[in-house]
Amino acid sequence: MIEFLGVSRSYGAKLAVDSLDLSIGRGELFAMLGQNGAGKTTSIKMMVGLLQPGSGSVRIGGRDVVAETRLATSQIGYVPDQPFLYDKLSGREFLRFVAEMHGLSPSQARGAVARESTRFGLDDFIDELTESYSHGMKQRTVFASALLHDPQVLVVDEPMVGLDPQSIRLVKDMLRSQADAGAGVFMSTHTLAAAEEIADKIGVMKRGKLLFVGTLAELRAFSGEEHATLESLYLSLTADAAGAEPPPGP
Ligand SMILES: Nc1ncnc2c1ncn2[C@@H]1O[C@H](COP(=O)(O)OP(=O)(O)OP(=O)(O)O)[C@@H](O)[C@H]1O
Repeated sequence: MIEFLGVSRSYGAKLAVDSLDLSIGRGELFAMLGQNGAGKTTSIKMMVGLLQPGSGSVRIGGRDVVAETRLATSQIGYVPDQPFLYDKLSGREFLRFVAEMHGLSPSQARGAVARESTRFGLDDFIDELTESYSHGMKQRTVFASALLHDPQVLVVDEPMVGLDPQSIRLVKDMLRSQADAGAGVFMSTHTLAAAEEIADKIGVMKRGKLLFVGTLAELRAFSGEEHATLESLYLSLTADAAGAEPPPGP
């Protein structure tokens, strides 16, 4: 469903993603881990068509995101790390707007909004202006908006940040059920316990490079630590004396 083929991307002289090869299939929940600045969000932005690769290509359902942007990205539901809503719309108005942008008819849009509102527990506040929502209420509304068109691929950047335990449970169950229903799910996260609990496959990035990709069992075998937690495996894989960024040059 999602393929990165030799993808690199720089910002000026800074190489943010370096020769990324990665494939996520139908029904697979993939968690990308990595320190701050590792290149996770840059990879996501190339997947959803917000940034172009400097070299290589990203394909969604076999469609190239640059050459066939509309066909590729219409298959995606995207939840960015900073939820964005229009303050002066109610949750329902915002969701209807997004549904119609995806080409749903007014009656399909009404049905999809009702379905996702119930799923994400929005019914009590969906007719209030979104400017009055808490962070968690906004995040749940954005999740609902990403699923209105029943996407084949779900891309979520840091989905658990700032959510209460009930909402975290809801989001984890939703990500798992999307994958179980056949979607390809890409999640970037620092929440290692959530990745350990729900992901089928884990990737670890560092300074733009994918250091490892595979199941938790494969990561344990790779590291030679049969009973280790994901946290200890991750910390030893990404450890270096200098921390996340190399020291500045002379
Ligand atoms: N718009 C930009 N302009 C210049 N450099 C950028 C820009 N966006 C990201 N970078 C740099 O690219 C590298 C990768 O950043 P990216 O946001 O992809 O990392 P990340 O893994 O998502 O980090 P975090 O976990 O902190 O969200 C970092 O060194 C960052 O400073």
